[in-house]
Amino acid sequence: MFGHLGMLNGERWYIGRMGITDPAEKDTLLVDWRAPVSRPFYTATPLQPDGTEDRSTIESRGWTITRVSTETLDPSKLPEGAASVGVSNALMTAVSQHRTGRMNDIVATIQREQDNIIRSELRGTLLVQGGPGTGKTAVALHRAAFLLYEHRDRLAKSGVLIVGPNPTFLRYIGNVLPSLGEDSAILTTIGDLLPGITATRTDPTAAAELKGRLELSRVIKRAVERKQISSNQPMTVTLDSGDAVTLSASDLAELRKQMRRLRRPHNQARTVFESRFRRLVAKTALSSGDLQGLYSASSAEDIADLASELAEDDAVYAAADILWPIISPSELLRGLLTDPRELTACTHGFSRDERETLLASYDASGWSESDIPLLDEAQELLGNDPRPEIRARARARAADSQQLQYAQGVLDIFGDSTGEDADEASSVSARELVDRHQERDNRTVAERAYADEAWTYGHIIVDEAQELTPMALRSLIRRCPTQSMTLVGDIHQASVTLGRADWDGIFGGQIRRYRREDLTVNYRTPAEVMDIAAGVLSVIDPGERPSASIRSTGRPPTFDRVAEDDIVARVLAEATEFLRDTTEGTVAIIAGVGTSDTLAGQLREAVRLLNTGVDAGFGASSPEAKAGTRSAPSTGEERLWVGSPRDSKGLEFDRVIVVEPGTAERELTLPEYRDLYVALSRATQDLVVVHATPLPAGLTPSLVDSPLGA
Ligand SMILES: Nc1ncnc2c1ncn2[C@@H]1O[C@H](COP(=O)(O)OP(=O)(O)OP(=O)(O)O)[C@@H](O)[C@H]1O
Repeated sequence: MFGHLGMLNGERWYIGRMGITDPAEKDTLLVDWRAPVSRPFYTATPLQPDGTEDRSTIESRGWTITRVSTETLDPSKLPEGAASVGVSNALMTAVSQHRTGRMNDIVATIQREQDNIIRSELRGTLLVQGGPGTGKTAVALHRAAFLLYEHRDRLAKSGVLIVGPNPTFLRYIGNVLPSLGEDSAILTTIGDLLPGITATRTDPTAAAELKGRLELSRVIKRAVERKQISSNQPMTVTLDSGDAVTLSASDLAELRKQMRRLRRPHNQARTVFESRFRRLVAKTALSSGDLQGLYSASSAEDIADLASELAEDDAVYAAADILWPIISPSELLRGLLTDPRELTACTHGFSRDERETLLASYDASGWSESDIPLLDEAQELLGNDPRPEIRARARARAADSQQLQYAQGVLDIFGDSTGEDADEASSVSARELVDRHQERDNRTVAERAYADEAWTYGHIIVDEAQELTPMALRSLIRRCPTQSMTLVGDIHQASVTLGRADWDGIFGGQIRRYRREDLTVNYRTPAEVMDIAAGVLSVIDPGERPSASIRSTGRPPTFDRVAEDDIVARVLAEATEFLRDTTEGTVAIIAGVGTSDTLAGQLREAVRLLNTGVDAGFGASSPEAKAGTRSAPSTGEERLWVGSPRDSKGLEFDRVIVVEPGTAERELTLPEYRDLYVALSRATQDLVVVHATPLPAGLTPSLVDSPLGA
């Protein structure tokens, strides 16, 4: 329980994460936060009290209540001029807490603008744009919980898919829905969307952007078509009998036309192709006179007989494999990205540079995140190889008939022993007996949906939606054709888009209609830090102001310029200082664009050691550190994190140390500026910038704005 509502009509409601009803009295003891009755807890103000008299927020730690804050909402009981709502104690406590590496729910302190989004209707696409820390992730997860409550029947069957930018992020948010009593949503990344394939790397921005364009769907389509009787030449098939049958180019072209008219996925059309192809071979062989001794060329029956005999002919099978090969999405894409001739044939209108970018992006070690929507497109056009399923069905039929015989045998024996008086009601047929023992599919909706690439969800929620490319969005719409989706993101944090990022560019005209909501208050980053981030934002989008911070710390960010050789020591000193002075809270070291591979490696190794409890004394300033003593004891939950700005997307830490944000060689690109904006805005308390090379334009220490409401 975290809330209480006193209503003007005398009703009293206690509000909790889940509802509880007294079964004896049928009384509601605790109202679920998602129930309509709870709504004024989040939305009522003295100007719009919605029938409420007062609202109390109950804060607790474990089983102990630490504070109860009550607000009067009845305007007649307020002193004159006191009708505006300030920032509540509970909200301030929540946003000022140390971070643990796991996101918490915000169910006790959801704000009015957030509540409107959470409870927005299920239908259609909702876009939520908001700057860093405005609660987009929190809102998206609470919306999932709300929709699963409000539309339980519908969504319990079809499932809700939540898409995040990377596995670290999914771990970070993984506790929120279970803490709200919901564990049926499916969390994934675009890189994990296809069963059986996991993306293991990211492409450079130019390749990722190119592969994300919608034109790629036409490229994949063309690549599939080129696997369907691609040659315009006649073909000679030498049958196992030794007879040579020559199929004309026009007959083959006609067969291709007929096959395409079927509009079936390529692989699934293979069995139809085989039977039509055998018929064509039989017809051609008979009309050419080669096999006329045995059959008549004009008899449809003879053609059918010969065609079915050819089912056993290896040469016919081999020819079918050339003309209509079964091909997997991976084989198709690998062929496209490694064969310059194939790529050229499929990419009309692409420049030579673009083709080279695509060819250079192939890496045999594994698929990239931006390959996944292309593989998904290929999967859609190719379909699965039907043959294993056909064989499995035949096996299942055979097994079923065996079981049926066995069941009949059992019934016969029991039928004899129970005699003629056997109880009618308890008698079963052999069919029922088999069905009862048949394996049931006991998987949850989540498990079934995850294993099935053709599953369609009741709702899809995408966090960090600015990272979607049009092709990735296409893959998601395929999984939710009704377009019942919630997309949350910040266009100024987009990594992939090369030019100016905007939502319509990301949607690529694929979203039929969408409604948009904006979040405007930053609950994470103190005003002092956002003031620094504002300079970077003005480079990304001149004239744009960052979201208003709800609090300030009075501690402006620190800029440490040091010699190149001293960077590691300085960074670790800043990190270990925080870890030693506190027992809770997290620190992130974010390696900026100017961080060399060697420096990044040293930082990663130092963090690994520190997280296992060893302070290797990498120049940390305290005497204990220099002596190599143990740092803060390891709690299992790691307090120190290292990664790139992109890895840090969506995460937050008490102290953020940004290393080498600029490079001496050149100006930052626009995507690099957006990544820097992400890195700077991860801090909930302090920001430290450690650098040897000059800072990029826009990143300068500056005056602090006053926080919202201060
Ligand atoms: N109403 C609220 N009450 C308490 N905490 C909140 C509230 N709204 C947001 N927060 C907290 O603010 C922080 C930032 O929220 P969140 O990560 O959802 O922001 P975001 O908009 O997704 O940020 P970004 O775009 O930078 O990733 C989180 O710690 C979240 O719990």
